[in-house]
Amino acid sequence: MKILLTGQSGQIGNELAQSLRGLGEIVSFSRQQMDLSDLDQVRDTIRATRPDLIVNPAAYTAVVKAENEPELAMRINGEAPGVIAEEAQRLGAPVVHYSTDYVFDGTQDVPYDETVQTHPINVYGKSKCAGEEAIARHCEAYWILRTSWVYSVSGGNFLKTVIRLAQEQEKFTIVGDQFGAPTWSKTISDVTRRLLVNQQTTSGTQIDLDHLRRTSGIYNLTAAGETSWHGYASFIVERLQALHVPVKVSGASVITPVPSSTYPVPPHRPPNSRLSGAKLASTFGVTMPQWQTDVANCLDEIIREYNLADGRKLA
Ligand SMILES: NC(=O)C1=CN([C@@H]2O[C@H](COP(=O)(O)OP(=O)(O)OC[C@H]3O[C@@H](n4cnc5c(N)ncnc54)[C@H](OP(=O)(O)O)[C@@H]3O)[C@@H](O)[C@H]2O)C=CC1
Ligand SMILES: Cc1cn([C@H]2C[C@H](O)[C@@H](COP(=O)(O)OP(=O)(O)O[C@H]3O[C@@H](C)C(=O)[C@@H](O)[C@H]3O)O2)c(=O)[nH]c1=O
Ligand SMILES: [Mg+2]
Repeated sequence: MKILLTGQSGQIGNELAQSLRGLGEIVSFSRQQMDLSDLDQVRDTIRATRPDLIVNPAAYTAVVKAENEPELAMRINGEAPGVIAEEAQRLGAPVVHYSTDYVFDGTQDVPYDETVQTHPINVYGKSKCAGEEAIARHCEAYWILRTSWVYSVSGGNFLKTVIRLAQEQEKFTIVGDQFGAPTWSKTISDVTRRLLVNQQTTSGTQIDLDHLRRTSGIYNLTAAGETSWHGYASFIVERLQALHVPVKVSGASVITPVPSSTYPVPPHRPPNSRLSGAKLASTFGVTMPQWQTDVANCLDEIIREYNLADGRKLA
């Protein structure tokens, strides 16, 4: 089983490289080796590699920057997945692709399930939406796994930004009117492995491609529960304080919730980013952990990894 993996330096790709170990020969391509903005290179690399399965967590994820580079974001997130899907189809290889809550406008009151029509409101969301459509159009066997608010020990993310703010400032404000579920890249990759081996536990070591073919489609894959960015930031600061990690903020109440309309940086983001986990549970029997459980566990790892309890600053 040859698995072509993209984006290994990213939050999800980095964890996938570990989670997928033992399931086959992992052929990992960095941006330098297979640049998703170079569609010919993508095609040639897949043809030369002839994988049995393609796992594609690589993407243009800089939401703010994307507003000024719409063509590049569209090529990487919208067009490259189409080329990947075309080549996968030629080889008979299924595709595992990752997508986002930002394919929606977030105006719906309840969590989004996989049947709701997409309606992105920013460049990143539009490009990811195009990628979803390209995958579904060009290959028969795929999982598009939609996740949200991803964080990890490595890589840049909101969790680590909040730790830095807590270490450097006595008080700060965080947007309080956007709701979703922070999701740990480690959980995303562990669940991906579980789905691939078609077992409720992670003990299997054989990928079941026919199972993937039978269950081809879009699945939401986010932590259980919901919060706002402000609720998420407050939880992080409370944990840091409870664990006696030195911080400048003196209490969670010093983080003030503010409306997104006051946040100075475009673009608009969806107010409701909540994705229903019902289809994932009913199809695969997978129940996702509560977001608080995973954030607490990841925070423990970050504190250890960066010696934050000793008063070190997060680099
Ligand atoms: N981060 C989040 O909050 C969320 C992410 N997602 C989706 O999950 C997936 C993984 O996200 P995440 O791990 O957080 O992303 P990261 O930003 O952490 O990693 C992105 C990866 O893509 C690679 N990459 C970027 N541009 C190119 C390119 N032109 N050619 C090849 N590789 C490239 C990066 O390589 P390099 O290191 O060289 O830049 C990096 O390995 C993406 O599809 C994203 O849209 C979904 C919901 C939320
Ligand atoms: C850093 C920061 C953010 N915010 C707000 C802005 C925004 O509404 C929210 C989150 O900020 P971020 O910059 O992390 O948001 P953003 O980069 O838009 O996060 C998104 O990334 C892409 C890749 C996804 O797919 C989404 O699921 C989501 O995780 O918090 C503050 O209020 N204060 C701050 O200091
Ligand atoms: Mg961001």
